[in-house]
Amino acid sequence: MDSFDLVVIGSGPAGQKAAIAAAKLGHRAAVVDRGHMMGGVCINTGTIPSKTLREAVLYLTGLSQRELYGEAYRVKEDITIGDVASRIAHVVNREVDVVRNQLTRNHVVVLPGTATFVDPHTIRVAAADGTSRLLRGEKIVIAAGTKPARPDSVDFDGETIVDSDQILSIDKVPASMVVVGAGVIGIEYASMFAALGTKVTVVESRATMLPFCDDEIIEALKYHLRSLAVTFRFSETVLEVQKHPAGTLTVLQSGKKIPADTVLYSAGRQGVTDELNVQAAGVPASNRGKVEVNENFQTEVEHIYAVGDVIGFPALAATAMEQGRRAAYHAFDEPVGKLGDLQPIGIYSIPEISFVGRTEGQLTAERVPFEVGVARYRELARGAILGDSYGMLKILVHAESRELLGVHVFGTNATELVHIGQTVMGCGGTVDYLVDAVFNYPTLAESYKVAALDAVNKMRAIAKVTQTGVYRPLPE
Ligand SMILES: Cc1cc2nc3c(=O)[nH]c(=O)nc-3n(C[C@H](O)[C@H](O)[C@H](O)COP(=O)(O)OP(=O)(O)OC[C@H]3O[C@@H](n4cnc5c(N)ncnc54)[C@H](O)[C@@H]3O)c2cc1C
Ligand SMILES: NC(=O)c1ccc[n+]([C@@H]2O[C@H](COP(=O)([O-])OP(=O)(O)OC[C@H]3O[C@@H](n4cnc5c(N)ncnc54)[C@H](O)[C@@H]3O)[C@@H](O)[C@H]2O)c1
Repeated sequence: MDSFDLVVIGSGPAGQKAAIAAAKLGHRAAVVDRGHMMGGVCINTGTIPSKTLREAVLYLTGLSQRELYGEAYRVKEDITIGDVASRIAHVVNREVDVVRNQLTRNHVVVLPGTATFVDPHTIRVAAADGTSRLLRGEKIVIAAGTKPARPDSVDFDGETIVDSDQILSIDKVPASMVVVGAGVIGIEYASMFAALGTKVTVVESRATMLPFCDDEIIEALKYHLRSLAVTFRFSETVLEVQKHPAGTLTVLQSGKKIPADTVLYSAGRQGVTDELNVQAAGVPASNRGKVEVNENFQTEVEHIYAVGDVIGFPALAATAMEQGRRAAYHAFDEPVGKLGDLQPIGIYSIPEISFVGRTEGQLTAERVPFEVGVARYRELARGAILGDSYGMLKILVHAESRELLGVHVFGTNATELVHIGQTVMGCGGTVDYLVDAVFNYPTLAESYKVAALDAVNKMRAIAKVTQTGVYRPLPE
Protein backbone atom coordinates (compact mmCIF):
# COMPACT_ATOMS: atom_id res chain seq x y z
CA MET A 1 0.00 0.00 0.00
CA ASP A 2 1.36 3.47 -0.97
CA SER A 3 1.56 5.94 1.91
CA PHE A 4 1.32 9.73 1.62
CA ASP A 5 1.52 12.59 4.09
CA LEU A 6 -1.61 13.97 2.41
CA VAL A 7 -4.21 12.31 0.21
CA VAL A 8 -6.62 14.72 -1.50
CA ILE A 9 -9.89 13.49 -2.98
CA GLY A 10 -10.90 15.73 -5.87
CA SER A 11 -8.78 17.80 -8.28
CA GLY A 12 -11.03 20.89 -8.41
CA PRO A 13 -9.76 24.28 -7.18
CA ALA A 14 -9.95 23.22 -3.50
CA GLY A 15 -8.10 19.91 -3.98
CA GLN A 16 -5.41 21.37 -6.28
CA LYS A 17 -4.47 24.09 -3.83
CA ALA A 18 -4.47 21.74 -0.83
CA ALA A 19 -2.13 19.32 -2.60
CA ILE A 20 0.23 22.02 -3.92
CA ALA A 21 0.34 23.78 -0.53
CA ALA A 22 1.33 20.48 1.13
CA ALA A 23 3.96 19.79 -1.54
CA LYS A 24 5.43 23.29 -1.15
CA LEU A 25 5.79 22.58 2.57
CA GLY A 26 7.85 19.52 1.65
CA HIS A 27 5.24 16.80 2.14
CA ARG A 28 4.37 13.88 -0.10
CA ALA A 29 0.94 14.53 -1.53
CA ALA A 30 -1.41 12.64 -3.86
CA VAL A 31 -4.60 13.74 -5.63
CA VAL A 32 -7.27 11.23 -6.65
CA ASP A 33 -9.85 12.06 -9.31
CA ARG A 34 -11.65 10.35 -12.17
CA GLY A 35 -9.48 10.43 -15.28
CA HIS A 36 -11.86 12.65 -17.27
CA MET A 37 -12.38 15.11 -14.40
CA MET A 38 -8.89 16.57 -13.93
CA GLY A 39 -9.50 20.16 -12.76
CA GLY A 40 -12.87 19.26 -11.24
CA VAL A 41 -16.32 20.57 -11.98
CA CYS A 42 -14.74 24.02 -12.18
CA ILE A 43 -12.78 23.30 -15.35
CA ASN A 44 -14.84 20.53 -16.94
CA THR A 45 -18.52 21.33 -16.47
CA GLY A 46 -18.87 24.48 -14.34
CA THR A 47 -17.04 27.77 -14.15
CA ILE A 48 -14.68 27.53 -17.11
CA PRO A 49 -17.02 26.17 -19.82
CA SER A 50 -19.87 28.46 -18.73
CA LYS A 51 -17.66 31.56 -18.69
CA THR A 52 -16.15 30.62 -22.06
CA LEU A 53 -19.63 30.11 -23.49
CA ARG A 54 -20.60 33.56 -22.22
CA GLU A 55 -17.58 35.15 -23.89
CA ALA A 56 -18.33 33.35 -27.17
CA VAL A 57 -21.98 34.41 -27.02
CA LEU A 58 -21.07 38.06 -26.37
CA TYR A 59 -18.62 38.05 -29.25
CA LEU A 60 -20.67 36.18 -31.86
CA THR A 61 -23.99 37.92 -31.15
CA GLY A 62 -22.30 41.33 -31.12
CA LEU A 63 -24.63 42.16 -28.24
CA SER A 64 -22.22 44.46 -26.42
CA GLN A 65 -21.59 46.47 -29.61
CA ARG A 66 -25.22 47.15 -30.55
CA GLU A 67 -25.40 50.55 -28.85
CA LEU A 68 -22.65 51.61 -31.25
CA TYR A 69 -23.56 49.78 -34.48
CA GLY A 70 -27.35 49.39 -34.16
CA GLU A 71 -29.76 46.71 -32.95
CA ALA A 72 -29.29 44.58 -36.08
CA TYR A 73 -25.53 44.21 -35.54
CA ARG A 74 -24.30 40.58 -35.44
CA VAL A 75 -20.81 39.11 -35.93
CA LYS A 76 -22.46 35.90 -37.15
CA GLU A 77 -26.04 35.10 -38.13
CA ASP A 78 -27.42 31.68 -37.10
CA ILE A 79 -24.97 30.83 -34.36
CA THR A 80 -24.68 27.08 -33.86
CA ILE A 81 -23.60 25.05 -30.86
CA GLY A 82 -20.56 24.06 -32.94
CA ASP A 83 -19.49 27.72 -33.10
CA VAL A 84 -19.24 27.92 -29.33
CA ALA A 85 -18.27 24.30 -28.57
CA SER A 86 -14.88 24.58 -30.23
CA ARG A 87 -13.97 27.61 -28.13
CA ILE A 88 -15.09 25.82 -24.96
CA ALA A 89 -13.06 22.69 -25.83
CA HIS A 90 -9.99 24.82 -26.53
CA VAL A 91 -10.13 26.63 -23.18
CA VAL A 92 -11.03 23.54 -21.14
CA ASN A 93 -8.18 21.49 -22.64
CA ARG A 94 -5.74 24.30 -22.01
CA GLU A 95 -6.82 24.70 -18.38
CA VAL A 96 -6.69 20.94 -17.73
CA ASP A 97 -3.15 21.00 -19.07
CA VAL A 98 -2.20 23.89 -16.78
CA VAL A 99 -3.53 22.03 -13.71
CA ARG A 100 -1.84 18.77 -14.66
CA ASN A 101 1.46 20.57 -15.21
CA GLN A 102 1.23 22.48 -11.91
CA LEU A 103 0.59 19.28 -9.98
CA THR A 104 3.36 17.28 -11.62
CA ARG A 105 5.99 20.01 -11.40
CA ASN A 106 5.27 20.17 -7.66
CA HIS A 107 5.70 16.36 -7.46
CA VAL A 108 2.09 15.76 -6.49
CA VAL A 109 1.16 12.18 -7.46
CA VAL A 110 -2.00 12.14 -9.59
CA LEU A 111 -4.02 8.93 -9.26
CA PRO A 112 -6.88 8.46 -11.71
CA GLY A 113 -9.92 6.65 -10.31
CA THR A 114 -12.82 6.84 -7.87
CA ALA A 115 -11.91 7.04 -4.19
CA THR A 116 -13.81 5.24 -1.42
CA PHE A 117 -12.97 5.28 2.27
CA VAL A 118 -12.09 1.88 3.73
CA ASP A 119 -11.27 3.26 7.19
CA PRO A 120 -10.22 6.69 8.56
CA HIS A 121 -6.70 6.43 7.08
CA THR A 122 -7.23 4.09 4.10
CA ILE A 123 -8.70 4.88 0.70
CA ARG A 124 -9.42 2.49 -2.15
CA VAL A 125 -8.92 3.95 -5.64
CA ALA A 126 -10.89 2.10 -8.33
CA ALA A 127 -9.55 2.85 -11.82
CA ALA A 128 -11.68 2.88 -14.98
CA ASP A 129 -10.01 -0.36 -16.19
CA GLY A 130 -11.43 -2.29 -13.21
CA THR A 131 -8.21 -2.43 -11.17
CA SER A 132 -7.97 -0.92 -7.71
CA ARG A 133 -5.32 0.01 -5.18
CA LEU A 134 -5.17 1.05 -1.54
CA LEU A 135 -3.58 4.26 -0.26
CA ARG A 136 -2.77 5.38 3.23
CA GLY A 137 -3.06 9.08 4.08
CA GLU A 138 -1.63 10.46 7.30
CA LYS A 139 -3.90 13.44 6.63
CA ILE A 140 -6.79 13.45 4.18
CA VAL A 141 -8.60 16.32 2.44
CA ILE A 142 -12.09 15.73 1.03
CA ALA A 143 -12.53 18.12 -1.91
CA ALA A 144 -15.17 16.08 -3.72
CA GLY A 145 -17.39 19.01 -4.77
CA THR A 146 -21.01 18.78 -5.84
CA LYS A 147 -23.22 17.49 -8.64
CA PRO A 148 -26.54 18.84 -9.94
CA ALA A 149 -29.56 17.89 -7.80
CA ARG A 150 -31.79 15.62 -9.94
CA PRO A 151 -35.26 15.01 -8.48
CA ASP A 152 -37.13 11.83 -9.53
CA SER A 153 -40.03 13.92 -10.86
CA VAL A 154 -37.83 15.14 -13.71
CA ASP A 155 -37.12 12.80 -16.60
CA PHE A 156 -33.59 13.96 -17.56
CA ASP A 157 -32.71 12.72 -21.04
CA GLY A 158 -29.56 14.78 -21.65
CA GLU A 159 -31.03 16.27 -24.83
CA THR A 160 -34.24 18.16 -24.15
CA ILE A 161 -34.42 17.95 -20.35
CA VAL A 162 -30.96 18.71 -19.04
CA ASP A 163 -29.04 19.67 -15.93
CA SER A 164 -26.20 22.20 -15.89
CA ASP A 165 -23.62 19.53 -16.83
CA GLN A 166 -25.64 18.31 -19.81
CA ILE A 167 -26.50 21.77 -21.17
CA LEU A 168 -22.97 21.93 -22.54
CA SER A 169 -23.60 19.03 -24.91
CA ILE A 170 -27.01 19.89 -26.41
CA ASP A 171 -26.80 19.80 -30.19
CA LYS A 172 -28.62 22.98 -31.21
CA VAL A 173 -29.59 26.38 -29.87
CA PRO A 174 -33.23 25.84 -28.80
CA ALA A 175 -35.98 28.24 -29.91
CA SER A 176 -37.50 28.13 -26.43
CA MET A 177 -36.25 27.10 -23.01
CA VAL A 178 -37.57 26.84 -19.46
CA VAL A 179 -34.96 27.45 -16.77
CA VAL A 180 -35.97 25.96 -13.42
CA GLY A 181 -34.38 27.88 -10.53
CA ALA A 182 -33.24 31.49 -10.59
CA GLY A 183 -30.02 30.76 -8.70
CA VAL A 184 -26.66 31.85 -10.07
CA ILE A 185 -26.48 28.96 -12.54
CA GLY A 186 -30.04 29.47 -13.80
CA ILE A 187 -29.62 33.22 -14.30
CA GLU A 188 -26.23 32.91 -16.01
CA TYR A 189 -27.52 30.34 -18.53
CA ALA A 190 -30.83 32.20 -18.98
CA SER A 191 -28.78 35.30 -19.93
CA MET A 192 -26.62 33.41 -22.42
CA PHE A 193 -29.47 31.63 -24.20
CA ALA A 194 -31.59 34.80 -24.25
CA ALA A 195 -28.66 36.59 -25.90
CA LEU A 196 -28.53 33.79 -28.48
CA GLY A 197 -32.20 34.49 -29.30
CA THR A 198 -33.83 31.66 -27.31
CA LYS A 199 -37.19 32.60 -25.75
CA VAL A 200 -36.45 31.89 -22.08
CA THR A 201 -38.90 31.45 -19.17
CA VAL A 202 -37.37 31.35 -15.70
CA VAL A 203 -39.40 29.64 -12.95
CA GLU A 204 -38.41 30.33 -9.36
CA SER A 205 -40.22 29.27 -6.20
CA ARG A 206 -39.02 32.30 -4.25
CA ALA A 207 -40.57 35.75 -4.73
CA THR A 208 -37.35 37.16 -6.17
CA MET A 209 -33.96 36.05 -7.43
CA LEU A 210 -30.43 36.23 -6.08
CA PRO A 211 -31.69 37.62 -2.73
CA PHE A 212 -28.15 38.14 -1.41
CA CYS A 213 -27.52 40.90 -4.00
CA ASP A 214 -28.49 44.58 -3.83
CA ASP A 215 -32.19 45.10 -4.71
CA GLU A 216 -31.56 47.99 -7.11
CA ILE A 217 -28.99 45.95 -9.06
CA ILE A 218 -31.33 42.97 -9.31
CA GLU A 219 -34.08 45.29 -10.57
CA ALA A 220 -31.68 46.52 -13.27
CA LEU A 221 -30.76 42.93 -14.22
CA LYS A 222 -34.41 41.86 -14.45
CA TYR A 223 -35.15 44.88 -16.69
CA HIS A 224 -32.28 43.92 -19.00
CA LEU A 225 -33.22 40.26 -19.16
CA ARG A 226 -36.85 41.16 -19.89
CA SER A 227 -35.62 43.30 -22.76
CA LEU A 228 -33.91 40.14 -24.09
CA ALA A 229 -37.38 38.48 -24.01
CA VAL A 230 -36.89 36.57 -20.75
CA THR A 231 -40.14 35.90 -18.86
CA PHE A 232 -39.99 35.46 -15.09
CA ARG A 233 -42.38 33.31 -13.11
CA PHE A 234 -41.59 34.06 -9.46
CA SER A 235 -43.36 32.40 -6.50
CA GLU A 236 -44.04 29.42 -8.75
CA THR A 237 -42.81 25.91 -8.01
CA VAL A 238 -42.13 23.30 -10.65
CA LEU A 239 -43.97 20.08 -9.86
CA GLU A 240 -43.01 18.00 -12.84
CA VAL A 241 -41.22 18.18 -16.18
CA GLN A 242 -42.79 16.04 -18.91
CA LYS A 243 -41.31 14.90 -22.18
CA HIS A 244 -43.62 14.62 -25.20
CA PRO A 245 -42.84 13.86 -28.85
CA ALA A 246 -43.39 17.53 -29.77
CA GLY A 247 -41.42 19.01 -26.87
CA THR A 248 -41.39 19.43 -23.11
CA LEU A 249 -44.05 20.62 -20.71
CA THR A 250 -43.12 22.13 -17.37
CA VAL A 251 -45.99 21.76 -14.91
CA LEU A 252 -46.20 24.29 -12.08
CA GLN A 253 -47.89 23.87 -8.69
CA SER A 254 -50.29 26.69 -9.67
CA GLY A 255 -51.58 24.54 -12.54
CA LYS A 256 -49.74 26.47 -15.29
CA LYS A 257 -48.03 24.50 -18.04
CA ILE A 258 -45.10 25.91 -20.00
CA PRO A 259 -44.15 24.34 -23.33
CA ALA A 260 -40.52 24.59 -24.48
CA ASP A 261 -37.98 22.85 -26.72
CA THR A 262 -35.56 22.49 -23.82
CA VAL A 263 -35.71 22.55 -20.02
CA LEU A 264 -32.64 23.40 -17.98
CA TYR A 265 -33.14 22.13 -14.44
CA SER A 266 -30.80 24.19 -12.28
CA ALA A 267 -32.42 24.09 -8.86
CA GLY A 268 -29.44 23.46 -6.62
CA ARG A 269 -26.54 21.04 -6.21
CA GLN A 270 -25.63 18.33 -3.74
CA GLY A 271 -22.34 17.15 -2.23
CA VAL A 272 -20.65 14.11 -3.77
CA THR A 273 -20.11 12.13 -0.59
CA ASP A 274 -22.15 8.99 -1.34
CA GLU A 275 -19.66 7.12 -3.57
CA LEU A 276 -16.89 8.24 -1.25
CA ASN A 277 -18.51 6.34 1.64
CA VAL A 278 -17.47 8.99 4.18
CA GLN A 279 -19.29 7.01 6.87
CA ALA A 280 -16.51 4.38 6.78
CA ALA A 281 -14.14 7.12 7.94
CA GLY A 282 -16.54 8.28 10.65
CA VAL A 283 -17.33 11.56 8.85
CA PRO A 284 -21.05 12.43 8.86
CA ALA A 285 -22.70 13.95 5.75
CA SER A 286 -26.06 15.74 5.53
CA ASN A 287 -28.90 14.49 3.34
CA ARG A 288 -27.65 16.96 0.67
CA GLY A 289 -24.22 15.30 0.83
CA LYS A 290 -22.56 18.21 2.64
CA VAL A 291 -19.84 17.79 5.28
CA GLU A 292 -19.55 20.02 8.37
CA VAL A 293 -16.18 21.46 9.36
CA ASN A 294 -14.72 23.71 12.06
CA GLU A 295 -12.86 26.99 11.41
CA ASN A 296 -9.74 25.00 10.42
CA PHE A 297 -11.73 22.93 7.89
CA GLN A 298 -11.42 19.80 10.06
CA THR A 299 -14.32 17.36 10.06
CA GLU A 300 -15.38 15.48 13.18
CA VAL A 301 -12.37 13.23 12.52
CA GLU A 302 -9.35 15.39 13.36
CA HIS A 303 -7.00 14.32 10.53
CA ILE A 304 -9.70 14.49 7.84
CA TYR A 305 -10.39 17.93 6.37
CA ALA A 306 -13.13 19.01 3.95
CA VAL A 307 -12.96 22.05 1.66
CA GLY A 308 -14.70 23.62 -1.33
CA ASP A 309 -18.26 23.07 -2.47
CA VAL A 310 -18.65 19.88 -0.43
CA ILE A 311 -18.84 22.03 2.73
CA GLY A 312 -21.50 24.32 1.22
CA PHE A 313 -21.75 28.12 1.17
CA PRO A 314 -20.39 30.14 -0.57
CA ALA A 315 -19.50 27.39 -3.09
CA LEU A 316 -17.22 29.52 -5.24
CA ALA A 317 -14.00 28.58 -7.00
CA ALA A 318 -11.93 31.36 -5.39
CA THR A 319 -13.12 30.46 -1.90
CA ALA A 320 -12.52 26.77 -2.58
CA MET A 321 -8.87 27.46 -3.50
CA GLU A 322 -8.28 29.44 -0.33
CA GLN A 323 -9.95 26.81 1.86
CA GLY A 324 -7.74 24.12 0.30
CA ARG A 325 -4.55 26.05 1.04
CA ARG A 326 -5.64 26.76 4.61
CA ALA A 327 -6.56 23.13 5.31
CA ALA A 328 -3.11 21.94 4.17
CA TYR A 329 -1.33 24.62 6.22
CA HIS A 330 -3.31 23.65 9.31
CA ALA A 331 -2.67 19.94 8.72
CA PHE A 332 1.09 20.52 8.65
CA ASP A 333 1.27 23.17 11.42
CA GLU A 334 2.14 26.02 9.07
CA PRO A 335 0.89 29.38 10.37
CA VAL A 336 -1.80 30.96 8.23
CA GLY A 337 -3.31 34.47 8.47
CA LYS A 338 -6.93 35.23 9.31
CA LEU A 339 -9.46 34.45 6.57
CA GLY A 340 -10.79 37.87 5.54
CA ASP A 341 -14.54 38.33 5.51
CA LEU A 342 -14.45 40.59 2.44
CA GLN A 343 -15.08 38.00 -0.23
CA PRO A 344 -16.38 39.35 -3.53
CA ILE A 345 -19.29 37.76 -5.36
CA GLY A 346 -19.31 37.82 -9.16
CA ILE A 347 -22.32 36.77 -11.21
CA TYR A 348 -21.69 36.40 -14.92
CA SER A 349 -25.16 37.24 -16.07
CA ILE A 350 -25.54 39.55 -19.08
CA PRO A 351 -24.84 42.26 -17.93
CA GLU A 352 -22.58 41.05 -15.12
CA ILE A 353 -22.93 41.85 -11.43
CA SER A 354 -20.38 42.00 -8.67
CA PHE A 355 -20.30 43.17 -5.10
CA VAL A 356 -18.31 43.14 -1.91
CA GLY A 357 -19.46 44.01 1.59
CA ARG A 358 -22.98 44.72 2.72
CA THR A 359 -26.12 45.70 0.77
CA GLU A 360 -28.40 48.67 1.45
CA GLY A 361 -31.00 46.22 2.77
CA GLN A 362 -28.57 44.67 5.27
CA LEU A 363 -27.28 48.02 6.51
CA THR A 364 -30.81 49.34 6.96
CA ALA A 365 -31.84 46.20 8.88
CA GLU A 366 -28.73 46.55 11.05
CA ARG A 367 -29.50 50.28 11.61
CA VAL A 368 -26.13 51.37 10.33
CA PRO A 369 -26.30 55.00 9.10
CA PHE A 370 -24.96 55.17 5.55
CA GLU A 371 -24.88 57.33 2.45
CA VAL A 372 -24.98 56.15 -1.15
CA GLY A 373 -22.73 57.38 -3.94
CA VAL A 374 -23.58 56.40 -7.52
CA ALA A 375 -21.67 56.63 -10.80
CA ARG A 376 -23.40 55.80 -14.05
CA TYR A 377 -21.38 54.46 -16.95
CA ARG A 378 -23.32 56.70 -19.34
CA GLU A 379 -21.58 59.70 -17.70
CA LEU A 380 -18.13 58.15 -18.03
CA ALA A 381 -16.17 58.62 -21.22
CA ARG A 382 -15.12 54.95 -21.11
CA GLY A 383 -18.79 53.94 -20.89
CA ALA A 384 -19.50 55.86 -24.11
CA ILE A 385 -16.46 54.39 -25.84
CA LEU A 386 -17.51 50.85 -24.87
CA GLY A 387 -21.17 51.38 -25.73
CA ASP A 388 -22.37 50.63 -22.18
CA SER A 389 -24.96 53.22 -21.12
CA TYR A 390 -26.66 51.10 -18.45
CA GLY A 391 -23.75 50.18 -16.14
CA MET A 392 -23.49 51.63 -12.67
CA LEU A 393 -21.24 51.53 -9.63
CA LYS A 394 -22.65 52.22 -6.20
CA ILE A 395 -20.68 52.70 -3.01
CA LEU A 396 -22.14 52.61 0.49
CA VAL A 397 -20.36 54.85 2.97
CA HIS A 398 -20.71 54.95 6.75
CA ALA A 399 -22.34 58.31 7.54
CA GLU A 400 -20.05 58.95 10.52
CA SER A 401 -16.77 57.05 10.09
CA ARG A 402 -16.84 57.59 6.27
CA GLU A 403 -15.57 54.01 5.77
CA LEU A 404 -16.69 52.03 2.72
CA LEU A 405 -19.26 49.42 3.75
CA GLY A 406 -20.16 47.98 0.38
CA VAL A 407 -19.51 48.26 -3.35
CA HIS A 408 -22.08 47.08 -5.91
CA VAL A 409 -21.35 47.09 -9.63
CA PHE A 410 -23.58 46.32 -12.62
CA GLY A 411 -22.33 46.33 -16.20
CA THR A 412 -19.17 45.84 -18.22
CA ASN A 413 -16.18 44.58 -16.18
CA ALA A 414 -18.16 44.59 -12.91
CA THR A 415 -16.36 41.45 -11.70
CA GLU A 416 -12.96 43.10 -12.20
CA LEU A 417 -13.86 46.59 -10.94
CA VAL A 418 -15.13 45.33 -7.60
CA HIS A 419 -11.60 44.51 -6.45
CA ILE A 420 -10.67 48.19 -6.21
CA GLY A 421 -13.40 48.65 -3.62
CA GLN A 422 -12.44 45.38 -1.93
CA THR A 423 -8.86 46.61 -1.53
CA VAL A 424 -9.88 49.99 -0.15
CA MET A 425 -12.26 48.26 2.28
CA GLY A 426 -9.67 45.65 3.25
CA CYS A 427 -7.25 48.43 4.17
CA GLY A 428 -9.93 50.24 6.20
CA GLY A 429 -10.02 53.10 3.68
CA THR A 430 -12.61 55.86 3.72
CA VAL A 431 -14.53 57.60 0.97
CA ASP A 432 -12.01 60.46 1.23
CA TYR A 433 -9.28 58.25 -0.21
CA LEU A 434 -11.38 57.83 -3.35
CA VAL A 435 -12.25 61.55 -3.49
CA ASP A 436 -8.58 62.50 -3.37
CA ALA A 437 -7.25 59.76 -5.64
CA VAL A 438 -6.54 60.36 -9.33
CA PHE A 439 -7.68 57.59 -11.68
CA ASN A 440 -6.64 56.94 -15.27
CA TYR A 441 -8.94 58.57 -17.83
CA PRO A 442 -10.94 57.35 -19.67
CA THR A 443 -11.56 54.25 -17.51
CA LEU A 444 -14.45 52.54 -15.79
CA ALA A 445 -12.37 52.68 -12.60
CA GLU A 446 -12.99 56.42 -12.61
CA SER A 447 -16.52 55.49 -11.47
CA TYR A 448 -15.11 55.12 -7.94
CA LYS A 449 -14.16 58.77 -7.82
CA VAL A 450 -17.48 59.88 -9.33
CA ALA A 451 -19.43 57.76 -6.82
CA ALA A 452 -17.27 58.97 -3.94
CA LEU A 453 -17.88 62.62 -4.86
CA ASP A 454 -21.60 61.91 -5.09
CA ALA A 455 -21.58 60.37 -1.59
CA VAL A 456 -19.60 63.23 0.02
CA ASN A 457 -21.80 65.85 -1.68
CA LYS A 458 -24.83 64.24 -0.03
CA MET A 459 -23.01 64.00 3.29
CA ARG A 460 -22.04 67.67 3.07
CA ALA A 461 -25.67 68.62 2.43
CA ILE A 462 -26.67 66.81 5.63
CA ALA A 463 -23.83 68.45 7.58
CA LYS A 464 -24.89 71.90 6.34
CA VAL A 465 -28.42 71.41 7.63
CA THR A 466 -27.17 70.52 11.08
CA GLN A 467 -24.67 73.39 11.13
CA THR A 468 -27.22 76.11 10.27
CA GLY A 469 -30.14 74.43 11.99
CA VAL A 470 -32.29 75.58 9.03
CA TYR A 471 -33.85 73.17 6.56
CA ARG A 472 -33.72 74.43 2.96
CA PRO A 473 -34.97 72.10 0.22
CA LEU A 474 -32.49 71.55 -2.60
CA PRO A 475 -33.31 73.55 -5.77
CA GLU A 476 -35.41 71.56 -8.31
C1 LIG B 1 -22.35 25.95 -14.17
C2 LIG B 1 -21.47 26.45 -13.05
C3 LIG B 1 -20.88 27.70 -13.16
C4 LIG B 1 -20.06 28.17 -12.14
N1 LIG B 1 -19.52 29.42 -12.26
C5 LIG B 1 -18.72 29.89 -11.28
C6 LIG B 1 -18.10 31.16 -11.42
O1 LIG B 1 -18.28 31.86 -12.40
N2 LIG B 1 -17.29 31.59 -10.43
C7 LIG B 1 -17.06 30.82 -9.31
O2 LIG B 1 -16.30 31.25 -8.43
N3 LIG B 1 -17.62 29.62 -9.16
C8 LIG B 1 -18.46 29.15 -10.12
N4 LIG B 1 -19.02 27.91 -9.99
C9 LIG B 1 -18.72 27.14 -8.78
C10 LIG B 1 -17.32 26.48 -8.88
O3 LIG B 1 -17.24 25.70 -10.05
C11 LIG B 1 -17.09 25.65 -7.64
O4 LIG B 1 -17.14 26.50 -6.52
C12 LIG B 1 -15.75 24.93 -7.65
O5 LIG B 1 -15.63 24.09 -8.77
C13 LIG B 1 -15.61 24.09 -6.38
O6 LIG B 1 -14.38 23.48 -6.37
P1 LIG B 1 -14.12 22.16 -5.54
O7 LIG B 1 -12.65 22.00 -5.55
O8 LIG B 1 -14.81 22.19 -4.25
O9 LIG B 1 -14.78 20.95 -6.33
P2 LIG B 1 -15.13 20.60 -7.83
O10 LIG B 1 -14.63 21.59 -8.81
O11 LIG B 1 -16.58 20.29 -7.79
O12 LIG B 1 -14.29 19.26 -8.06
C14 LIG B 1 -14.52 18.12 -7.28
C15 LIG B 1 -13.82 16.94 -7.92
O13 LIG B 1 -13.88 15.84 -7.02
C16 LIG B 1 -13.97 14.64 -7.77
N5 LIG B 1 -14.53 13.58 -6.94
C17 LIG B 1 -15.70 13.56 -6.26
N6 LIG B 1 -15.86 12.39 -5.64
C18 LIG B 1 -14.76 11.65 -5.93
C19 LIG B 1 -14.36 10.34 -5.58
N7 LIG B 1 -15.08 9.56 -4.78
N8 LIG B 1 -13.18 9.91 -6.07
C20 LIG B 1 -12.41 10.69 -6.87
N9 LIG B 1 -12.74 11.93 -7.21
C21 LIG B 1 -13.91 12.41 -6.75
C22 LIG B 1 -14.91 15.01 -8.90
O14 LIG B 1 -14.72 14.13 -10.00
C23 LIG B 1 -14.46 16.44 -9.21
O15 LIG B 1 -13.51 16.44 -10.23
C24 LIG B 1 -19.82 27.39 -10.99
C25 LIG B 1 -20.39 26.11 -10.90
C26 LIG B 1 -21.21 25.65 -11.91
C27 LIG B 1 -21.80 24.28 -11.80
N1 LIG C 1 -20.73 33.22 -10.83
C1 LIG C 1 -20.65 32.36 -9.82
O1 LIG C 1 -19.98 32.61 -8.88
C2 LIG C 1 -21.40 31.06 -9.88
C3 LIG C 1 -22.00 30.66 -11.05
C4 LIG C 1 -22.72 29.48 -11.06
C5 LIG C 1 -22.79 28.71 -9.92
N2 LIG C 1 -22.20 29.09 -8.78
C6 LIG C 1 -22.33 28.28 -7.57
O2 LIG C 1 -23.10 27.11 -7.76
C7 LIG C 1 -24.06 26.98 -6.70
C8 LIG C 1 -25.31 26.29 -7.21
O3 LIG C 1 -26.08 27.15 -8.02
P1 LIG C 1 -27.62 26.87 -8.38
O4 LIG C 1 -28.07 28.03 -9.17
O5 LIG C 1 -27.81 25.52 -8.95
O6 LIG C 1 -28.33 26.68 -6.99
P2 LIG C 1 -29.10 27.60 -5.97
O7 LIG C 1 -29.43 26.72 -4.86
O8 LIG C 1 -28.39 28.84 -5.73
O9 LIG C 1 -30.42 28.01 -6.78
C9 LIG C 1 -31.45 27.18 -6.99
C10 LIG C 1 -32.73 28.02 -7.11
O10 LIG C 1 -33.73 27.17 -7.55
C11 LIG C 1 -34.94 27.44 -6.83
N3 LIG C 1 -35.76 26.22 -6.86
C12 LIG C 1 -35.51 25.05 -6.24
N4 LIG C 1 -36.47 24.13 -6.54
C13 LIG C 1 -37.36 24.73 -7.37
C14 LIG C 1 -38.57 24.30 -8.04
N5 LIG C 1 -39.04 23.04 -7.93
N6 LIG C 1 -39.24 25.18 -8.81
C15 LIG C 1 -38.75 26.43 -8.95
N7 LIG C 1 -37.62 26.90 -8.36
C16 LIG C 1 -36.92 26.06 -7.58
C17 LIG C 1 -34.44 27.86 -5.46
O11 LIG C 1 -35.40 28.64 -4.78
C18 LIG C 1 -33.16 28.62 -5.79
O12 LIG C 1 -33.40 30.00 -5.96
C19 LIG C 1 -24.31 28.39 -6.21
O13 LIG C 1 -24.56 28.39 -4.81
C20 LIG C 1 -23.05 29.14 -6.55
O14 LIG C 1 -22.24 29.30 -5.43
C21 LIG C 1 -21.51 30.27 -8.74
